[in-house]
Amino acid sequence: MGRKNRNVNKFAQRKRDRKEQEKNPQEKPNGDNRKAYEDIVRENAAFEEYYKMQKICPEEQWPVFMQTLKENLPTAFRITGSKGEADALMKIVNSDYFSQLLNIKLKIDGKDEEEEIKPVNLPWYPGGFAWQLRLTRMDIRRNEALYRLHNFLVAETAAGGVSRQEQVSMIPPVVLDVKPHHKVLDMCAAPGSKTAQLIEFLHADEDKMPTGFVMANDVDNSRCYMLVHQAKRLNSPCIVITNHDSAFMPSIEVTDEQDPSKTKPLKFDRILCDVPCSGDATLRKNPDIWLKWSTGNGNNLHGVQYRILRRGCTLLAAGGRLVYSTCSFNPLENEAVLLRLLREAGGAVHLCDVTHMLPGLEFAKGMTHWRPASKDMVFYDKYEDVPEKWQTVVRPQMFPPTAEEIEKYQLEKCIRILPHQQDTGGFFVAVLEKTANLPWEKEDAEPQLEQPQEVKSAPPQKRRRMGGYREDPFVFFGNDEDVFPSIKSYYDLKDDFDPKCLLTRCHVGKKKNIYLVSPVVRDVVQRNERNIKIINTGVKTFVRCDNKNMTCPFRLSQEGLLSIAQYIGPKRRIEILKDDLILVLQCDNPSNPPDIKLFSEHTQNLVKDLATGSCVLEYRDRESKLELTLVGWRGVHSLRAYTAAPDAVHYLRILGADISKYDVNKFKLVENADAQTSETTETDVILNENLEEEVGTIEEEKNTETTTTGCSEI
Ligand SMILES: C[S@@+](CC[C@H](N)C(=O)[O-])C[C@H]1O[C@@H](n2cnc3c(N)ncnc32)[C@H](O)[C@@H]1O
Repeated sequence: MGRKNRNVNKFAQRKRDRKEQEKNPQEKPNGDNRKAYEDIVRENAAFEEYYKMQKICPEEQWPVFMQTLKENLPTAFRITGSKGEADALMKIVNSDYFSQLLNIKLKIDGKDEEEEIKPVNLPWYPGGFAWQLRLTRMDIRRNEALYRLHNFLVAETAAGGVSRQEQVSMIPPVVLDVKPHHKVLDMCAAPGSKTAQLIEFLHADEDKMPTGFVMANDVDNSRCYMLVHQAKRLNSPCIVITNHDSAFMPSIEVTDEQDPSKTKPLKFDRILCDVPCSGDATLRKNPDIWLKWSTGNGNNLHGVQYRILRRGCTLLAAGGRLVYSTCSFNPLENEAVLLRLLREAGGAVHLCDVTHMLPGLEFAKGMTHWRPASKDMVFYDKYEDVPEKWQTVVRPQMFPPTAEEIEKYQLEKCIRILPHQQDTGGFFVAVLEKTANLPWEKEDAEPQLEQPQEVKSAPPQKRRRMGGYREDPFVFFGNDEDVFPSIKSYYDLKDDFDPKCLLTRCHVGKKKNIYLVSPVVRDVVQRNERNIKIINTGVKTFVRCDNKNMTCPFRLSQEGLLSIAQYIGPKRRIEILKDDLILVLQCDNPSNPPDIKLFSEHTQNLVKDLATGSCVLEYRDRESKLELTLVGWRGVHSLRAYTAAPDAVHYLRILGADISKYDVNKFKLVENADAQTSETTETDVILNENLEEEVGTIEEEKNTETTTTGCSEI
């Protein structure tokens, strides 16, 4: 009898499906014989009729709007990471080297001549760190001439130097205007590309730990693990991942600074409501929507979108900002949702004009008139005209504003991005500011509409079971934690480092990984662990390593290094020279690290006084302001970096070192498997496979997007 497989790992299953699919490209995983994207006829009469009627686009632009919607989406990416590293990568993208990666000419939009492909810098993205290429993901993947560009994007994505993200999806976090002290809630966060931006903005001041944090929430438990994956790339101690229906997001309790023996409800300074939507503005990326589009989708989603927005406004602090966004063209999912909220909010929230934050971005203004329709494509001007059988679907609150309301609510301040305006997907974004309590908020009390939540301040003593699944507990260090004295003494930790910000995920047994959170995150977790489903928090900072050459049983982890480095004393850190750093990074065989004798005299002298074991390697280029801080290991006769392979390639790239041995042409590998073993080392191949794997993971994330979850990345 076969074993019942209750705990199927969805990621592993998708990986197996993908491998199967590679063998049988015509077959879709799990026997799903959906049409291959290329074969889909990109037409839908109801879609055209509906949106022509709604006048979402000026009539003279309709042909180009439709034509653009039928084309595949170009690739866009952002440069991420610390300022110094981002500047170094930016130089690379601006350089001849990058033009060489794009050594291809293509015919563009019916022109006779072939044109060189140049990356287009997005003028509105802060710091100029975002780019769009006139190439689709498939162009880049399948074209041998672009294999080095593909390698660059894959390797830098894996190392966190680059995030591939659709241009329009980058807008909401920019207009949310997040600062390091903000408490931010991302209500519908998975897979997390916008969460990543929020966290980057939170860490804008690199010298200080933000006093704010990001709570990234999603209703779908398995998609929450995409957020965990995304957060892991960002190495932030200021993220909490939660799993709730955000329409009923529980109230969060935090310590009251006035009286630390008490708690008070937290109101967020910034909230992102990137709600589930019909996703019809993502047709370029998800052409299967052409096959199933109907007016019903938007009508059905209006309610949940409104409830999420309403709860978001309740959780927002007066003076705070909320961004509502969808990847749908449908006014029923966009302006109608906002109008419904504005009508009920009694003037406590208003729409803001944020066009000054998006210089150079083309867009259309929010709509002030639309006609709700039933599934049979009958359009209505007023609720009284809706036949009884449709009255539960087409609701009175869905109708457009009166002349007086147009004046009052200023829906034209919403931003609509149409695909042909800058060769992107479509998008909708609106910014709300709250100036007072909402009519349903009592002073210092929670609204009655939402689920009441029990609030207890003591951390749990036992593992708990919530919503049918089990999460490991968050066990914070106390002042008398037994492993801490050896960590403190070995790493020479400064006295102002608070061990109570360290945690493990087990109550009993040997502590394996030790995670770090910021003080505010610790407070949130400790005060709310019983009431909110926390999936993950903390950045891995120390890892058990019972090595006989080290007096402390924990080595440093690169993930948490930047957060802890400022507290580590001189005993465990050395500043090494560029060539020495390149030497350690180029070593891809951990069992054969470079001998200390190979380093410069400067580094040899420093290493001489460094006891064996885990240490911090620091590199500073005063001219370019590039600063790198890496986990190192001082062996008895050697020195090496404790860096994952993709990170090593990233550091070598920004140091200007030779990385050609990692730039493997996968087409040649496939063509001639025998030849590749003689031309490249085994490690190179493994590295490349790992990088492909990373893309696989990201694509898996993309593939799990459904039309009702709208926009996704990559
Ligand atoms: C448009 S996607 C969000 C994309 C995400 N913001 C990003 O940029 O990567 C919508 C997400 O909302 C989640 N969702 C749907 N209904 C929800 C609800 N009631 N509460 C919280 N999340 C919800 C879906 O699981 C999905 O991950």
